[in-house]
Order: sequence, then structure tokens, then C-alpha cells
Amino acid sequence: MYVDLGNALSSVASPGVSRASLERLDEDVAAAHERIERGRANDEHGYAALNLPETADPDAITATVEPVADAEALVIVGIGGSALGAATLADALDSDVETHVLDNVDPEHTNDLLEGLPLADTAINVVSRSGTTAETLANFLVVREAFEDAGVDWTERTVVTTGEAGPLRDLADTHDLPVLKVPDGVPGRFSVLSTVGLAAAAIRGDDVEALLAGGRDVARNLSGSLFESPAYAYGATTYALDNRGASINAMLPYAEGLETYAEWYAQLWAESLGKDGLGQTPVRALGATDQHSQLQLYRAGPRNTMVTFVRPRERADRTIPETDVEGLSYLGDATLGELLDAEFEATEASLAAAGRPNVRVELDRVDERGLGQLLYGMEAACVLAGELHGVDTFVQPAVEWGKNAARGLLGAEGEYPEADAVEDKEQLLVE
Ligand SMILES: O=P(O)(O)OC[C@H]1O[C@H](O)[C@H](O)[C@@H](O)[C@@H]1O
Repeated sequence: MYVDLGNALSSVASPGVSRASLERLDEDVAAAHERIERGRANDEHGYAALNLPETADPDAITATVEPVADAEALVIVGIGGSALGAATLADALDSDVETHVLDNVDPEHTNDLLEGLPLADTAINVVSRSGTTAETLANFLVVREAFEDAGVDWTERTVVTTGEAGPLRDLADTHDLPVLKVPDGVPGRFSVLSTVGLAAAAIRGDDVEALLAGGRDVARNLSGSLFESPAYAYGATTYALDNRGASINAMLPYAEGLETYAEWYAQLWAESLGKDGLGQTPVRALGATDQHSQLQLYRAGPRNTMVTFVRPRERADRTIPETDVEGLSYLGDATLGELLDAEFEATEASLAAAGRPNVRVELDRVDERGLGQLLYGMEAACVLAGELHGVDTFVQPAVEWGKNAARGLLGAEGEYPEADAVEDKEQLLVE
């Protein structure tokens, strides 16, 4: 993972950060790094996630998913941090296993998905750390019923990933299902390199060891200086730009396979840093597609946005056929990859020319190792930014409020005062 901060400097952009400010900030980075290292050493909640490249057990994961390793299709049932990591890997890595993520509870989508699946050859990986998330459990019950209706034994096709206890764990025990435990101290949005993200990767035949090796590459470089650690360089610079007015961070990967990565990043950034009135709003985008939609705003709109570019240094390529159509001959000498790179460089330069801050993150390739580096790197960047902001990176009370309110509205057992607030809603209906 490589991070170029040149276009975030105040000599280029406004808001921007001077080299002198970054050097001063480096003292805070050193203190934050010490805190992070202490948290990692004690396996404290959240910090433990940064140990996953060392602590995850790829052999145990592979052995547990073995009963469904022959699957032609895979449905990952989970939501938020229990879906987006696996979805990111599935979007970015080729596999013969057709992979679907059932996170939302839109009945039309669920019906369409279930109708099209070869159920007898489909694996289910149901993932919920708490084992209580309404969307996940409801979807699982629906999927299970579809298997039963088709005469397929769902217990033979299901792998469960969950915590030590809870309704999903009970269900798994009752039916003697293979279970992978969500490791302690690892919040969902930091769990891609654990059983949460890696079970699906193993079923798909992705190289789980290489994903973890990518994480280790970046972990090795975490040090007390942002000038020595690409992950910290990114985290510290986003912090500095946010403080100077870049309250929006548009994630713009230039690789089709990284579209879902931008979703994963949005959860990581929003749920971890959005608290105490602070936080940088992540926006999901894709290059070159969003050059033709969002870019106008980022170059000429309010000066409240930074852009994060992500691109692989190498990718498979395809030649653009020659043409004698007048005005298009320049395309015939190029490849699609060269065109995408030219679009990337032009966009980066156009933002810099307009004085708009942007940071370039590069990977060698979009493969298991590169993804392990990118995902771990962004997690470490986020933890650092959380330390610098002084927020509690690893909790999400605002999300829990909504979860409780929905439970209360559905009449779940227990006290859910949040549901009363929904019923007391002020009305101003315009028809
Ligand atoms: O894994 P689960 O317990 O089902 O939780 C799934 C998701 O639920 C909530 O929305 C949390 O805010 C997320 O961080 C979490 O990833």
C-alpha cells in the first residue's frame, strides 16, 4: 500500500495541510500509536482487530467450511459489518462460486434471488456477531424455508458465523451446524480479516492466507510516525483535512471490483468516527464512472470535500480495436487500462489544479494480498483517526438506537423505550 499526500498539502489545495503542520501532528501520531499498541498488546475491544492477521486461523476456517466447499453458489446472509467485508472480497476477487449477499430485507429482491438459485448446490453462510440482528435472522428463516420447500436439507448447506452465545448460536447448536466463532474484541466493521469475512472467502476458494499476509504487510509498517506508515499517513491526513473543513471524504476507487470496497469503507468511516458531533462523511463513488456525475461538485462545489483515489498499479488489460472513424483514431493505439489510467491522472490533476485536496492510495494489484493490505490499512487509518479525534471508535450507540426501536415496534420481548419515540412522531403530512 502506497499513499501519496502531495495533493493534500496547503501549497496545492484549500483546505490543505502544510508540511510543518503534518510534522507537528506527528507527535500526536506517536502518542496515538502508543495507545494503539497498548490496546493491541492487551487484546482490548476494537484494538484486537488489528491483530487479526496474526490471530486468525485460516486452516480452522477452511476445515469448518469443508462440508460446503463443493458449492456452485453462495448466499451470505448478514448485514453491516457482518456482510460488507465478505461482499467486498467477493466483488473484487474472481471465483467460480456465484456469490450473493442477502443483507437488505426487500421481499422483491429476496424472492428474485431465491428463485434463481441452484439450491441443491448452494451454500449459506449466515453471519451475525450478536445473533439477534432482525434483518439477518429474518432473511435466514426465509432462506431456510426456501430450501425446505425445494426438498433440500439446509442443515447440510449452512455454515454459521456468530458469537459465543445468542439465538443464532442456539439455533446452530440445535441443528448441529458447523459454526465459526466471531473473535472477541472485534467489532463488525473491523472483522473482514476474521471468520466473519474469511468464511465466505474460503467457500469461494479465495486465498485466505494471502489476504492475511496482506494485512501483515501493513501491520509491520505501523510505527510512531505518519511519514513511515502509509496507513497512518492516510488516517492523519484525513484528520487534518477534516479539521480544516473537509468534512466530506469521497472514496473513488479506479477498479470496477472495488465498488463494494467503497461501501465497506463508508461503514468503517461513518460508524467509527461519526460521534460527539464529529466525523467525516464518507461518499461512495467509482472511477471513471463518477467523473461523469459527481466530479463537477468536487471540483467546483463547496470547499468541504477531499477525494481519496484508490488504484491498482497493475491490472489485466484489453486492447481497444483500431478504427478509421474520424476523431476516434487516438483510441485505437491504446488499451482500456491505459484509458482508465489517463482518466484517473486527468481527474487527479484537475482537482489539484482547482486546489481541491485529494490523496492517492495505490496497491500493486487487486488480488488477495493487495486487498488484505488495503482493508487492513484503512482499518488502521480509521483507528488512528479515532484516537486523534478523541472519539470512541469501536462503539455505535446511534445505530443501536434504531435497532432497538425496530425491535420494539415489532413487539419483541423486552423494554424498548426507543419505540415510543417513533410512535410520538410529529406529523406534517403534505399529500
Ligand atoms: O453482526 P451483527 O450482530 O448481526 O451486527 C450487524 C451490524 O449491526 C449493526 O448495524 C451495527 O451497527 C454494525 O456494526 C453491525 O455490523
